Amino acid sequence: MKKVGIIGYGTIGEDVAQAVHQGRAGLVQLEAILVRDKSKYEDSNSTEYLITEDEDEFFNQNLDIVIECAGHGAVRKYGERALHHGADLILVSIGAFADESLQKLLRDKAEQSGRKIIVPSAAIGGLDRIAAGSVGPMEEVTLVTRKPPKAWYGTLIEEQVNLAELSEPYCAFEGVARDSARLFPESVNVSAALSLAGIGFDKTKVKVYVDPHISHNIHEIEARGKFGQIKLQIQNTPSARNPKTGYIVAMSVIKTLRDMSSSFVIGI
Ligand SMILES: NC(=O)C1=CN([C@@H]2O[C@H](COP(=O)(O)OP(=O)(O)OC[C@H]3O[C@@H](n4cnc5c(N)ncnc54)[C@H](OP(=O)(O)O)[C@@H]3O)[C@@H](O)[C@H]2O)C=CC1
Ligand SMILES: O=C([O-])CC(=O)C(=O)O
Repeated sequence: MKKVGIIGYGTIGEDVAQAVHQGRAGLVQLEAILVRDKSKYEDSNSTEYLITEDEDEFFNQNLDIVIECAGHGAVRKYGERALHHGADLILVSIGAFADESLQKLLRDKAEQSGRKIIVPSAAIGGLDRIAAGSVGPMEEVTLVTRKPPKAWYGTLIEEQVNLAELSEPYCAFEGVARDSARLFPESVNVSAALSLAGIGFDKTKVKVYVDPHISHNIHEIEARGKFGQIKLQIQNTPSARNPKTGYIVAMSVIKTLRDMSSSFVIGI
């Protein structure tokens, strides 16, 4: 059994922790969850695994896999340490890799320590095809992300527009993924995953909309290259706990964990 540690016990972290604890994530065992404020989780059934605010205690558990479900700051703060302690590192807040120096630091560290950084598809799809297509020349990759107004509270869009009174779709961003990943650290990590699979942060074109007419988080991907073309629309059901995040994100991490301990892997 591989020992798993989770950083962040929010929307994604809790769903992943439950699946691991209940044996729904393959041959892995939940050892520890690193949180910022342990008092929030005093009611949790934590007798079989550790919930700690103490990063030394967390990293001393001999973890085989560390899953980051906590945001860009946590990738910066703990990514190197997870790899240093000999764990493979699953990142959901992959938008942090728009910072090239952080990306290089962690990729070099993974190389030196013989561990892997693994980026699940998370909220997006088609990364298998985009990554395969980018082996040959890839001409263009675009992403259009649309979410309902409730998904944009707490982001910079709240300062641009009155979300409560919006009656038509509003284009809040048009540019490249390097900027969308940085400007929307909790909401457009998908643009980073797409960039890393395809033609990079500075060539991947992104538009971001607030759309009062939709109830799902919608991502539309188009790519063209020697491989052919892809046009893909993804509609994620927003989680009840955090409308920025779809349920599929935790499901994708669970699928990744299953792959890591299975002799049969499909869809990578
Ligand atoms: N790749 C993708 O497609 C997607 C990526 N994401 C990424 O995943 C992140 C988490 O999403 P989600 O679970 O919905 O967010 P939530 O806000 O529901 O949960 C985040 C949790 O992380 C905790 N946290 C934050 N910083 C730290 C830290 N330094 N150490 C320990 N815990 C920490 C928070 O704790 P506290 O309660 O103390 O604030 C909170 O409990 C997002 O910020 C986003 O970057 C999300 C969706 C899709
Ligand atoms: O990419 C993200 O950070 C979140 C997202 O779009 C989603 O859950 O649909």
